[in-house]
Amino acid sequence: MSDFNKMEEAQREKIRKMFSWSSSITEGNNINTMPDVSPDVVVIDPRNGISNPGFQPLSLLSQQSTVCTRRQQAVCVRNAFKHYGSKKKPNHVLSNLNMTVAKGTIYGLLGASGCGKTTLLSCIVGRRQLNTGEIYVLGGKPGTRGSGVPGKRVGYMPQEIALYGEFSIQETMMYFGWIFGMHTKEINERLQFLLNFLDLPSQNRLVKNLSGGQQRRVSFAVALMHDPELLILDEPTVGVDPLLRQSIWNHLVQITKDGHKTVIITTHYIEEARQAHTIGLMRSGRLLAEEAPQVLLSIYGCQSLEEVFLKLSRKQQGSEPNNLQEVKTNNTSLATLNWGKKDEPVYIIEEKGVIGLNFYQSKEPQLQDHINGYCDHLNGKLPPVDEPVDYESNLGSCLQLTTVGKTQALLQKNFLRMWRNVGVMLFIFALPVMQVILFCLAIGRDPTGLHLAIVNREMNWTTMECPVRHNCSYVQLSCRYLNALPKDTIIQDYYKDPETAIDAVKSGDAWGVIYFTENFTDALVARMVLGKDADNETLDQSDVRVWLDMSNQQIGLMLNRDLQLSYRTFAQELLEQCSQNPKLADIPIQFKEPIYGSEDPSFTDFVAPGVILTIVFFLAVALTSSALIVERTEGLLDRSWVAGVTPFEVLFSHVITQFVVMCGQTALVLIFMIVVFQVECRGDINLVIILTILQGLCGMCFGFVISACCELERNAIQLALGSFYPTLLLSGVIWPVEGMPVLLQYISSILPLTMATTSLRSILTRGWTLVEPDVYLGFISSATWIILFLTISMMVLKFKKG
Ligand SMILES: Nc1ncnc2c1ncn2[C@@H]1O[C@H](COP(=O)(O)OP(=O)(O)OP(=O)(O)O)[C@@H](O)[C@H]1O
Repeated sequence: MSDFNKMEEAQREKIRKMFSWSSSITEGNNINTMPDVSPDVVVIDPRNGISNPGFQPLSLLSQQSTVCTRRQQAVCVRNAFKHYGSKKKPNHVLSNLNMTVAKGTIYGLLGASGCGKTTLLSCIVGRRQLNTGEIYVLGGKPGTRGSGVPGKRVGYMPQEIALYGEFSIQETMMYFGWIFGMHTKEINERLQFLLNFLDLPSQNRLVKNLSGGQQRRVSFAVALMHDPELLILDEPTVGVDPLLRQSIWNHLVQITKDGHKTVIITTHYIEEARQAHTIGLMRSGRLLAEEAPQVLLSIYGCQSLEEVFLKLSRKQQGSEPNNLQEVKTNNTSLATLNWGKKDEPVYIIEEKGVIGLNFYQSKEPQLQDHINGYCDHLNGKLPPVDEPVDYESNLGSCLQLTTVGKTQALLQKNFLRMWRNVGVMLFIFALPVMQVILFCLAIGRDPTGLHLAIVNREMNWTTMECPVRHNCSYVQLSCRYLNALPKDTIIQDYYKDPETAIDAVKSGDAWGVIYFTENFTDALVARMVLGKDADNETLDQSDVRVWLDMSNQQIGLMLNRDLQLSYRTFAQELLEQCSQNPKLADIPIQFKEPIYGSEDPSFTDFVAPGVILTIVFFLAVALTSSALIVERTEGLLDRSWVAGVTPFEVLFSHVITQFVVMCGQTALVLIFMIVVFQVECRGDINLVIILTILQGLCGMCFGFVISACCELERNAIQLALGSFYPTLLLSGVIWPVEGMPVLLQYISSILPLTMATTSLRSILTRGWTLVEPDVYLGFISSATWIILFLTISMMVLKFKKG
């Protein structure tokens, strides 16, 4: 045995003598009488580690560890394992950790950075779940129905500020106060106390304008706000001056005095933890020791807790086995005594896995000062673990989806956020208007100013004369035809020969060439007179020869259409002047008045329904896709979960807020499309409004899915942008679905925008009503997608919350 171990063993022996009443427990004796406290034996009061000859420990009763006794503690963690990362490459953070926090005590959780303190605390408050092991908090398992955890039984101050910078101190307090179900008056009173106590600046100051230390104090104030039973503070004294730090500790000591409040606190200032009733020294995911500070100092003969920690760490390093799970030493922590309450049974709990202090007993005795303890009262029957019998919850609140306070808090938060970003809000409303204006001005109009190279051999090239006659004259008809071409669309450039004209097209100076032979007029007249007897040469000479640049389909097709329509106009006019039937100029297909739409349909009419829905859908996606991420990165979402807000409530509040914004956007889009730019609307405008709003909701819910799935804002933006083009291309917005391969048509039909676009198009251009399948399918598809997206985002949020 090394000198160090010998010294340590001697120390332990000494302590064992000090706690002679305790050592009798280790032998497994039932002790029904108080142990004698001889005057020459120093008795240390484990509440404060101070020598206290008058201290009377309670009667002891040996008892096996039970769920019942664990639930008696404020917090009880047993055999906790937690890893991050995949199962193949796990990062073990908690390894067989046991922890017991007695009610009415301050528990200082100490350990080096990265040893797993925050992880442990987040499991305790129900933010994360253990991979294996058990946690009882205030008698229930965190996250189970009626446990009150997460919820108002716990006050949690996370390591990061986790507050919304745009809120004032008062608004921050109101937000959390309402969530905890407090009345406004009550919140204001508490706020005044906390402002004074924590030496905070004016309640109207915005959190983002406070110093780091002040922000931490506001964060601390939030945890204290509702005076919770269990206060969990992750490094509350960082960035706080020594005076205030001491007053925080004084306050913690004060609130735990009557035994009704419990505090778990982590700190990097190890020495300040001397004021705690119990200290848990944590290293590499487990507790090296869990004792009253003075007891630790005595056992290890150290002057400071830091020294104790170093000793224990060295010892752990020396005995570190490869497999952490194999080390299971048994000991009992005196710190688990419930010193605060004299009327209640007190337990010493069997501690497996607390290493370093292994000289205590292996059984779990119960110190009991009255017979009808909690467990006896239940006649040995334990209430179901997941549904504690006690606590504020009742069936009513379990069935309740939300509370007025939470709804008020969440809605106020969302609207305030918007209000505080007026610039962004204006942009949010200006954007759809801008998009509609740009769409109506830029899409669907006929191109103008297109150059055509004309080679007219009938024309006098020297004088450049090409007279147009408006009577029944068969002279230079080519000039008459050229005159019939639309002036705004086509600009006529004259060339001497076809070769130079074609070169102009090749060099991009013209969109096509029109060529007339020198006897075009005679051949054309002969063609009309001879009819079926016209020879090939006559037919050939009478043709208007055209070479087009078809590289641009839209311009090529439009020129093609204009050249043919202009010929029709020219021929009809000539026949009319010559007292002939102008119908002779028509091809023998008669287009009657269209059943739906106009004789001259525009591309705008085809695209407009899809564009309306796309604008509303993707604006909603943009609005919501980062909403949850921003809250999550700020830490506000995590803090709200711990305060008892549910994914449903968060989503519900965002749906309401975004819905209001979206209604405004929808109104603007429809007003500009239909009223200002006169996009045809033959159907019921109410159906148009409802369908557009449904699509907005659908986009919003899709945004929630993105927001719930993505950790980073940039990933959300990438996903939202990435989904834009496939949806636009596949939804029949810019090209008919019928033009797609069959498989793609099936895929297209299930996308959120496809049926809705068809439906809106049918309402706008055909004036159809809900009885038509094309119309009602759009509504059904939109509603189905909304439900689906909402369900997915709720599930993802719940999963992530766990
Ligand atoms: N979400 C996470 N995903 C993956 N690993 C994580 C995650 N959170 C924490 N860890 C890792 O778990 C380990 C313990 O982290 P934890 O934050 O619990 O330590 P800590 O003791 O609170 O540290 P500190 O005192 O610096 O706050 C660290 O190695 C950390 O990198």
